[in-house]
Amino acid sequence: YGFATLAPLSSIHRHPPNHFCAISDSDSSDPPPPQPPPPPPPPSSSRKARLDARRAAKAKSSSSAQTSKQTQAQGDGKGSKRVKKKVTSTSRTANVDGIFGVPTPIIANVPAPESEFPSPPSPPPTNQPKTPTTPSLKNLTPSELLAHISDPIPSPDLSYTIVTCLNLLRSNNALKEILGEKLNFKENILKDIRSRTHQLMLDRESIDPKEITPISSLKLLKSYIRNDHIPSALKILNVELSESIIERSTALSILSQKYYDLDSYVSASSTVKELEGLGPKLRSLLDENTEDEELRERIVYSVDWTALIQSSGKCESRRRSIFKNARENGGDLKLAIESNGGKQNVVFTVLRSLSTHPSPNTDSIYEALANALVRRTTFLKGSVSMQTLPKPDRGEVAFIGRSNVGKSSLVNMICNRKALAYTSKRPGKTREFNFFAVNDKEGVMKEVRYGDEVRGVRDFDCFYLVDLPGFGYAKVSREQKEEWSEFQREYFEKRKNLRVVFHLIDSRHGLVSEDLRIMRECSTIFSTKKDVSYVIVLTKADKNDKLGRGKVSKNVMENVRTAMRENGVGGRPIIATSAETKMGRDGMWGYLKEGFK
Ligand SMILES: Nc1nc2c(ncn2[C@@H]2O[C@H](COP(=O)(O)OP(=O)(O)OP(=O)(O)O)[C@@H](O)[C@H]2O)c(=O)[nH]1
Ligand SMILES: [Mg+2]
Repeated sequence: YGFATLAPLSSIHRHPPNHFCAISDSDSSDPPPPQPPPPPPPPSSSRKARLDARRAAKAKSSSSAQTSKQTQAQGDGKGSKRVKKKVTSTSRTANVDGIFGVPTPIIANVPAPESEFPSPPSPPPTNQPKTPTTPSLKNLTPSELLAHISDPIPSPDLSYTIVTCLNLLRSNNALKEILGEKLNFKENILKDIRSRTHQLMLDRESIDPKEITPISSLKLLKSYIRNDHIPSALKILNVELSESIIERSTALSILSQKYYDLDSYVSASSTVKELEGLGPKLRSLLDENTEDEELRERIVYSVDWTALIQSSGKCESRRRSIFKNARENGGDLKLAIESNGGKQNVVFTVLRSLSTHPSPNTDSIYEALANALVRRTTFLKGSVSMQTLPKPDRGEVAFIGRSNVGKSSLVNMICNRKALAYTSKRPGKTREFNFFAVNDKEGVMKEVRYGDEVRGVRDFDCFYLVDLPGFGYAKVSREQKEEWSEFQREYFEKRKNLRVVFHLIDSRHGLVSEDLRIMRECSTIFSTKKDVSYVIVLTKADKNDKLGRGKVSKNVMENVRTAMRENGVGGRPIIATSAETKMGRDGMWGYLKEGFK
């Protein structure tokens, strides 16, 4: 997929969602937690009063966004200060009321069917008399209410009607509360809705599947999942959505999210793996339909990756706290690990799937990934010889390349940090093998000091990122260059825990002679070290914008591919990246995860 990365979906970056996205967006996240209706605005028509009311409502909605903390950077033991940064992430609210269980109270007018299209913006206030609107549910008698849900919109395959009924059932508490007093609300109305829903579900089974569109199947499936009616959702997935890859991808992603929310690791992992299998098919569909803009958007936005990554990330943190409890309270850690999905970070399953899919590559996906995968990053030490390397007690990922090619910037990009590794316009900034510890255990950072050996700090998904000094920098003495070059060769040959080597090449210029030397060296050394992935990374792709966003020129590509073939690394992957636009981050993470082995 390195090549696929070379042709990013630049034209669809941050597109406003079309109506398909609207379905996906609105439904893949659960409804917001119940809020009491906002107090009516004061009877003032002044502009200030309206503004204040609007501001208050906005502040209220933004306060529900959960803030998660990014980890801190640490000093390098020489007194230097590193930047602290907070990263915020929004979180979904798990909603686990069953269809026939205790529902979450929602709002009074839930029974109105969910619109397929985003609602138009409300018109500016005018002094004209208001046109009469549909009576709110409050004003309906129970029998009118039942009639209202019988078939409120034309829905020949009954999907939308069932969705409406399910929504009603979810909100039964609210209905009881709101309608009860005013309308002499009777318990049996809910019983009627329940039995009507059952009947509709049975009736729907006898409808010819050809009459049912994938979109309405998906709509109903989402509703079933939201209402914890997983067997019915699976039936739709397997019977009605077996052929349509786009809707099946959406369905699988929503189902996986649900499984992660419920901590069903095994089921989540199998649905996400199936999703991974659909990725190449979606890519081919995309390639075959380059002109059809609407279809392209449907494909690219078929999965809400941010939500899926966040669900898997939360599931991973819950797993971790189980392990932590077992470890600290003398429980059976091995058993806890085995019965809770194993050692592998569950977010990686999602990452693998993401790497095969044509995704919109937005900042929110990247931020969710970095938040879920990088809990902490610490600058550990700078080494100048084999003797001063940290203990090889975890996997290691190295960044090599010409001076100023962007190594330190990429280290920062994949950790979602601005100044973890120091960067500079002037070549020759990095002068040592700088080790960054990713995901060391909490609290350990305070203890780690320059050169310290801290025992027992490893976590299952910890690893080292190593930012190497760049080669080809003219101002370094010949002796120093030879020393680095010798150290680098020895490091590649002898470092037991080395798992990935990213060889960075400037995408504007292609290879320089030093690159060829390193490539040959890597080819010789890594041909016998099968557990090391050697990956070519074409950096600064944003600087080729005149070719098209994120593109690399044919000449450079040809030059790189020929050199790779001639130097025995022809089959190795190529990823185009930009630390500026964050392009290629999922591709890089696809290999970074090797560092965890
Ligand atoms: N436009 C753009 N600039 C970049 C990108 N990556 C790095 N740079 C800039 O290139 C310069 C060098 O980046 P560094 O990350 O310090 O390069 P390095 O390979 O670590 O350099 P040495 O430490 O000297 O070997 C800095 O000014 C960065 O801001 C990129 O993807 N796009
Ligand atoms: Mg550097």
